[in-house]
Amino acid sequence: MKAGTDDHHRMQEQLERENQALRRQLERLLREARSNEDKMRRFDQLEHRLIGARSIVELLRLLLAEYKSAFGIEFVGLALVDRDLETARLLEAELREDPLLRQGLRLLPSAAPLQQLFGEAAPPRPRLGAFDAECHGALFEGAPRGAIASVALLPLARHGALIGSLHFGSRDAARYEAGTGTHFLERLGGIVGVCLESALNQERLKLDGLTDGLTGVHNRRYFEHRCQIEIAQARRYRHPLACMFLDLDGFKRINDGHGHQSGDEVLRAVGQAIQGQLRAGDTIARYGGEEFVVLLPQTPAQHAREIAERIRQSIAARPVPVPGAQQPLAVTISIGLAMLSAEPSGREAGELAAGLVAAADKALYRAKHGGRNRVVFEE
Ligand SMILES: Nc1nc2c(ncn2[C@@H]2O[C@H](COP(=O)(O)OP(=O)(O)OP(=O)(O)O)[C@@H](O)[C@H]2O)c(=O)[nH]1
Repeated sequence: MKAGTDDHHRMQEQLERENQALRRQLERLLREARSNEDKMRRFDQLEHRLIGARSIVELLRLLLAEYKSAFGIEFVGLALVDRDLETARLLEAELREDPLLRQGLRLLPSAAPLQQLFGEAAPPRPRLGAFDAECHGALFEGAPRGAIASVALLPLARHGALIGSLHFGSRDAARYEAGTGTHFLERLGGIVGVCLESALNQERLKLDGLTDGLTGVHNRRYFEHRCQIEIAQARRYRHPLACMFLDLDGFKRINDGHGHQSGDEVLRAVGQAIQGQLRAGDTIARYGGEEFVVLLPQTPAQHAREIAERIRQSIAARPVPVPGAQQPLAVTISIGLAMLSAEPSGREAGELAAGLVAAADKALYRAKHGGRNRVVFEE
């Protein structure tokens, strides 16, 4: 009888232990389900914001900053294939001014480095595993040495071709282990690829509306927008800002003597020649007819004068070949130069922009009246 009671007790204890283990397992599964549900909810929210991003810059910021905080990832980087430097041009100002983009975004001249990362598999699959300084170091610029233990690399592809890759780095070696499920990451890669392509297309369309069809430099509308931004920056950081107004000399004679097509050829050549003397952060635009305008941020008066003189000389030294003319045509240009006043003023950027252009235009008028082919500085 005693033996039967003992057996019964043992069985009860055994069942109790199994029950506790099952309860712990159930609780763990519930926690995991809740955490997955929570992760899915945050992912859904971010996905909606990615799809709703109104510009490429907003999209890049979402990827490089918000993704990080929403999912507690320490390091995020993005590489984009930019064969003809078009993206570099679209994002020129942002790459210069926004440290987040400068550090987190790499533009690649070809897809070759990505093919090395992802191999030949079609479609390319995400790569998860331990951080390898030799392969992955360049993907996480700015990450302190030894900070990253594991990485997830997501290929971004459109129509079967690699257009970029998104990189996540974690201090936790177990976060991205080779062989773990990548369903979630593959879905993210698909969405990001589509969003990036569409945002870049939008940006191209916008730029088309801001580019002068004849010369390929920006148009007046872009200049007016850019001028206000540069003025606000110059005033905030107390940087000097120079503005140049440039006008071809005797252009009517070229048109009348050699035809409108030759005139167009000259305008194109002059636009290129001016552009050739500028830095990446400078702005050149065709203001109208045979007038160009240039903004030189962070450029003191003496340096601006040297640049203007260099432009004038380079145009005078390089006659332009035009169809039908036996000799290339000698062309000269007059330049008016003005600086944004360093004095504090209560005026708005729009008003200051109009004043700056008017001052450069006044200097140009004096250059024309002084005999043309010269630079005049509006003091
Ligand atoms: N080919 C061509 N000519 C243009 C274009 N836009 C304006 N023009 C011409 O540019 C000429 C400008 O002439 P003016 O304003 O008299 O100036 P200019 O002959 O350059 O003389 P100065 O500026 O005083 O040295 C006009 O003949 C316009 O028809 C264009 O897009 N293409």
